[in-house]
Amino acid sequence: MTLTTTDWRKSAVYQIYPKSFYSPEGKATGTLRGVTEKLDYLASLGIDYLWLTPVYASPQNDNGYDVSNYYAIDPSYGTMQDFDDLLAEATKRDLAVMMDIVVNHCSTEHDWFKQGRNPDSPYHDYFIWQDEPTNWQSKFGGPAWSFDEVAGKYYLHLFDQTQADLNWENPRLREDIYQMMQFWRDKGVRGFRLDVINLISKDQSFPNDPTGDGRTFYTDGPRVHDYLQEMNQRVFEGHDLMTVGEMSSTTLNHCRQYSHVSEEELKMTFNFHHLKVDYPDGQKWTAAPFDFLELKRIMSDWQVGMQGKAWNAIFWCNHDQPRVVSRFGDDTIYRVESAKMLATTLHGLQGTPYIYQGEEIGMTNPDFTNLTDYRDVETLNLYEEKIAQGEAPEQILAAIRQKSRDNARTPMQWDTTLHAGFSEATPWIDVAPNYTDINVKAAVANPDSVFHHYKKLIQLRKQYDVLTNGMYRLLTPDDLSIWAYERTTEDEQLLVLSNFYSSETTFTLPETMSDADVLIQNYPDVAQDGRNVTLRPYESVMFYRTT
Ligand SMILES: O=P(O)(O)OC[C@H]1O[C@H](O[C@H]2O[C@H](CO)[C@@H](O)[C@H](O)[C@H]2O)[C@H](O)[C@@H](O)[C@@H]1O
Repeated sequence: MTLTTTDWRKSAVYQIYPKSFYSPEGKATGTLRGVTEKLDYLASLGIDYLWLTPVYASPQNDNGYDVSNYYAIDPSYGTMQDFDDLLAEATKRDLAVMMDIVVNHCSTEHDWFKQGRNPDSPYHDYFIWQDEPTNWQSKFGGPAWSFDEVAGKYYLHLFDQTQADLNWENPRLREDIYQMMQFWRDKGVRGFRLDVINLISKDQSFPNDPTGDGRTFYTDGPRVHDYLQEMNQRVFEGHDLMTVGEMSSTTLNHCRQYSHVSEEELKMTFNFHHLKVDYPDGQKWTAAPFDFLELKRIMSDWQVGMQGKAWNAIFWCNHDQPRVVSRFGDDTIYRVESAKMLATTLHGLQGTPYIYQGEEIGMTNPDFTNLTDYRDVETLNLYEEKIAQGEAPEQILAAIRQKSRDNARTPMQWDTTLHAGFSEATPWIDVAPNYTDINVKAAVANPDSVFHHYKKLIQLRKQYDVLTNGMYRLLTPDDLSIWAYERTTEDEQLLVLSNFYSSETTFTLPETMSDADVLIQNYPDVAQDGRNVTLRPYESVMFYRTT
């Protein structure tokens, strides 16, 4: 039996980056068969949905976020039969599969673009052309417009120049996209993650941006809600589908509408504001510690701002972000404690938790030392751009080591064998050297591991209604090391206490919680004296009582 629509708010999603997951065939990149072979492991974690990052045919300039055929599986991942087998095997284990839908742009290798370069082709209007470029900047560096010799015009690409933005103003394009989504839905896919979907509607006057990189003219743009409502009616309505939009540089107000409880657009949204607390002055490519007070403030604002109105996708990690234990925890002596603390803090919040492959065993950044270790188009473009601007290579590398998307893309660490059990072949990107200590085999065998902590958190969400419905309140906005919050319903009360640092600190429990039960903790006991709790390095405790 698969989950019913009434259950989705209690579910957990696991994100798979197939290229780095597993290759039983001994290839340099992971495959769909690799995912199928690991389904029992995923089911044992207790998750409900598997989100696969793009596996469609693609030249792989942006690891599949540059789709050249939405109806075909990229041969590096296998065949459509492999995909169908994965769906069938997942369903047997009560796991639903979510596809990544990348329709802000497509590859310049897509037939639409190849034909659309000809101004007389009906596909010309599937893209965004200008005789003169604006000053908008690509999110991967350099100008957002490139000249096409055949068309004799500039086309827009908010990402790499091989990722041409699609023209959503064109109803024929929209119809083609909805049909493609219906194809996957009718195959048995149970959800969609929509890549940078809040960028699809551009200000049609295409103005220059006097103060920025152009994003104000295409982020949460003029017709984006109309398009999502149309998509909902054409693809989602009447079907049991999980839908989540990736919202780049968005606002709370827009997300309240995208994922409003009336479900006219999507079920939930990802936003990234909490993952920019280590971008000093908004600059991603500067190595810097994170701002803890900002982290609490931003996540709390989104908890309070969405509750009762809309729904958050909650997450620390994905394929674009550094590993959270290296980022907001301690990936050396307190790796296990801090990985569990971060998990408890996140899983106590309202929303749907997303777990990115390897997070559940506390995988860390690999700490690569050379530029040649990196593969990501954003990282490599950035390096060239900064060098051209005269920045010192060591300084750029320090930022890359902390921030590169490749931190999340090293192969999944399955066991202590060659290449961490990922494949017999040399992987497309190096394995993190700590795989002999940090791997699935060891984590599953140890009842105190990060893996078993995640498993318990996933179970608690299904068991305690307060985790789904409880109202959120931040108790320690100004505390420099503790994030304490409560969640309450009419008859339940939950208190989550987390120490984000390695120094001991104390917290005085509210009177009502002094004899509360402990649902989950990351030390063998709770150091409690009356209402005073001593929180050891990276300690986290979840208290619970009925009222
Ligand atoms: O940081 P934001 O402006 O809030 O944007 C969020 C993420 O957007 C982009 O990610 C997604 O689209 C890319 C192009 O398809 C793709 O390369 C990426 O893998 C997708 O997840 C951006 O690339 C990310 O860095 C941002 O975090």
